[in-house]
Amino acid sequence: MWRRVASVSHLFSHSKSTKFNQGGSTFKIWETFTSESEIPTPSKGSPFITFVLGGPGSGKGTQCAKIVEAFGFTHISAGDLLRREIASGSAYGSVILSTIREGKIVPSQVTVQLIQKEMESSDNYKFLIDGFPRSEENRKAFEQTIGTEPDVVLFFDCPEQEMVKRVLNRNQGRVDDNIDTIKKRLEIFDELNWPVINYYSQRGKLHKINAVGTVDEIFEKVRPIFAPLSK
Ligand SMILES: Nc1ncnc2c1ncn2[C@@H]1O[C@H](COP(=O)(O)OP(=O)(O)OP(=O)(O)O)[C@@H](O)[C@H]1O
Ligand SMILES: O=c1ccn([C@@H]2O[C@H](COP(=O)(O)O)[C@@H](O)[C@H]2O)c(=O)[nH]1
Ligand SMILES: [Mg+2]
Repeated sequence: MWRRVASVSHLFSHSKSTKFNQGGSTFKIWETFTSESEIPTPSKGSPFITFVLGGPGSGKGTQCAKIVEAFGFTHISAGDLLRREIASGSAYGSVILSTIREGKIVPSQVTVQLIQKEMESSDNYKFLIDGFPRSEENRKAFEQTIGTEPDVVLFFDCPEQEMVKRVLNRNQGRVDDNIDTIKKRLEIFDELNWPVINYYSQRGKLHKINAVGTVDEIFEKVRPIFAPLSK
């Protein structure tokens, strides 16, 4: 198991906060403006973990592919791991499939175990964990099992209308890419993901990225966050 060697909470000093209301509660999101000097140097002895958050269709997977190419991260999509589990005919397969169809969240124990296995079987130490944690329960289960917090949290902020349009046009044969499941996924995202986003914002780890624009335009907002990391 890896051990944390350095805190990165000092890395996000150039930031401004925005207040907004969600589900009757007031949240404060930190918008960070990182420069090269603010990025930690990852150590091969300890994992450098980035959580990639955002609603369905906000472009997490698309941007992860660009980050992998530019900065040599290993991309771990929690959704892909669950879909792989279904395809493998595992004992959990049918319950995972019905959970995904309903747009709900698979028990943390299952997802964290899959992520842990993937991390431990990798030679890399730089990880993008995409689409996880989706709830406070997910977050706590990860931190307890893996024994560490993420170094960086990206949040792709995208209007609902745009997310729905993208998902309906995705055309990858996903069982959850239909209007009924998308509505449920958006509801679950609103209810359970905002507390996670708020938590990491308060920890000074959140980078909120406006996810409207072309893929390349959005990546140009992501690039400076990782620029000091070598590939
Ligand atoms: N900036 C963009 N502009 C237009 N379309 C985009 C953009 N980024 C991604 N897309 C397209 O939108 C769809 C959803 O993108 P992607 O799969 O990356 O989202 P996601 O956040 O991973 O979604 P999910 O949570 O459902 O897995 C894909 O078809 C992708 O090609
Ligand atoms: O941590 C996770 C990640 C995903 N799920 C379930 O999978 C689908 C699809 O996830 P994507 O990130 O969009 O690929 C999601 O709606 C959940 O049902 C999960 O339960 N836990
Ligand atoms: Mg995805």
